[in-house]
Parts: sequence; C-alpha cells; structure tokens
Amino acid sequence: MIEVEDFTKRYGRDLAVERFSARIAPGEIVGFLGPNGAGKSTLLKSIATWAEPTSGTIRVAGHDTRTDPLAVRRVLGYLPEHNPLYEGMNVDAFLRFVGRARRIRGARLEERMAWVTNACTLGDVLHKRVNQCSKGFRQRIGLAAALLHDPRAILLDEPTHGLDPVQVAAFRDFLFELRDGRAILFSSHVLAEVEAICDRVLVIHRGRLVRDAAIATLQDEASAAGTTLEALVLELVRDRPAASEVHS
Ligand SMILES: Nc1ncnc2c1ncn2[C@@H]1O[C@H](COP(=O)(O)OP(=O)(O)OP(=O)(O)O)[C@@H](O)[C@H]1O
Repeated sequence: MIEVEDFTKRYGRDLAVERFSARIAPGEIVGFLGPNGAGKSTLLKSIATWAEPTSGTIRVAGHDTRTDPLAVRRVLGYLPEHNPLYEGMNVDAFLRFVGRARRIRGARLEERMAWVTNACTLGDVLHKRVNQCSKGFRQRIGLAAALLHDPRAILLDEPTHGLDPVQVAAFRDFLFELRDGRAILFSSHVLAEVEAICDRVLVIHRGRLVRDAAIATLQDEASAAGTTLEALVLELVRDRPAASEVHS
C-alpha cells in the first residue's frame, strides 16, 4: 500500500534521506523511530507529496507521488509535525472546510463529520474556536482533518507529542481500531510508545534505514543478547550525538 523504493532527498547539498526502501501493507501499524534530524519528517512529507524525491520512487495504493500526486492525496491522510489549523475558526467549521476542500458534501459530509467527531472524541469542542482548544484537542482536530476523507493510508508525524499518558493510551486504542485495511506509519521519539502500538518498526539514522523489523523480533533479539529493547535500538543510532533522544 505504501511503497518507498530507493528514496533519496537532498536539500541543496545536504543529504536528508539516502536510498531508503520500505513497504507498509494494509492492516499494519509501523513505527518510524530515529533521533532529531534523522530524516523522519522528510520521508513522511515526501510520501504525502509535500516534497519531491531527489531520486527514487514512492507509491501509495499504486499511485506515484511524482506523476500522480492528486491520486495519492485522495487515498492518504497526513498529520504533519506542525499540525496547521485555522486558529480563528470554530472546530466544526474548520472540519467542514477541510471536507469541502476534499469535495466531500451533503450526506457524505454529515456522515464523515459524525464519524470523526466520535472517533476523535471532539463532541465537547466542536463549537469552540480552534485557538481555545488544549494541545491534546488540537492534535485530535488535526487527526480528524486527516481522517475526514476515510483514507486507506495514514501518516502521522509525532502524533502523541504533547499528549498526557491517558491521551496516549486512548490514541493507541484508536489506532488499533483504525488499522483494519489501512496502512499506518507514524513517527515518534518514544520507543515505549512504538513498542506498545506497532507491529513493526523502521529505525532511521542519519537518513539511512538501519533496521526494519517486527517488534517481536527485536524483543527476542534483545532477550537473547541479555539486553533491553531500548539498548538494542540505541545501539543502532549510537554514533549520532542526538541518539540519547530516542528514549523509552
Ligand atoms: N526544508 C528544509 N531545508 C533544508 N534542510 C532541511 C529541510 N527540512 C529538513 N532539513 C534537514 O534534513 C534533515 C532531516 O530532517 P527531518 O526534519 O526530516 O528529521 P526528523 O527525523 O523528522 O527530525 P525531528 O525528530 O527533529 O523532527 C535535517 O538535517 C534537517 O536539518
């Protein structure tokens, strides 16, 4: 469903991501883990067609991001790192605006509004202005906007940033419900979160994929080596000064 083949992204002379390949199938929740500046947002942005690959290919549901970006956007939901919201709008109006921009109208819009309101527990804030909502609610509003068109592939860039532990647990349950038939990739700095939520993890370091493995496989490897999952992952990003930011 999400296929990344030999993807490289340069910003000027700086290499952000180099020869990265991975596939995420429908029904999978994959965590994307790596220290600051490793290249996570760059890859997510490129899958979402917000940035062009320097080389390589990205396909979502068979659509090439370079040659058919509109088809990609139709099947993809993306919560960017800096979750852009219209501050002065009320939440209901904002989500309807997003729906109309996606050409969702009439009964379908009402149906999708009801679904995201319930799924993202937005009932209490629908009639508040966006800038009156707490950080946790703002994340949920961003998530609702990303899910309004019922995408089959979902990218979430640090979706739990700023959420309290209760909200993180609720988010995990939400993703479990959402996964059916959908390919989900989310980035995080928090190993414990990825361990609790994901089937598989991609570890990126200095723009290169250094590990693509099932969480269960990594857990088995860690126990066979008499170490912890955290130590195993830290070892993968060891020579990066910011590696200490991958924590449990
Ligand atoms: N628009 C840009 N112009 C120039 N360089 C950029 C741009 N966006 C990202 N970079 C660089 O690309 C590299 C990867 O950055 P990216 O934001 O993808 O990392 P990240 O893993 O998402 O980091 P973080 O966890 O801190 O969000 C970094 O060296 C960053 O400085």
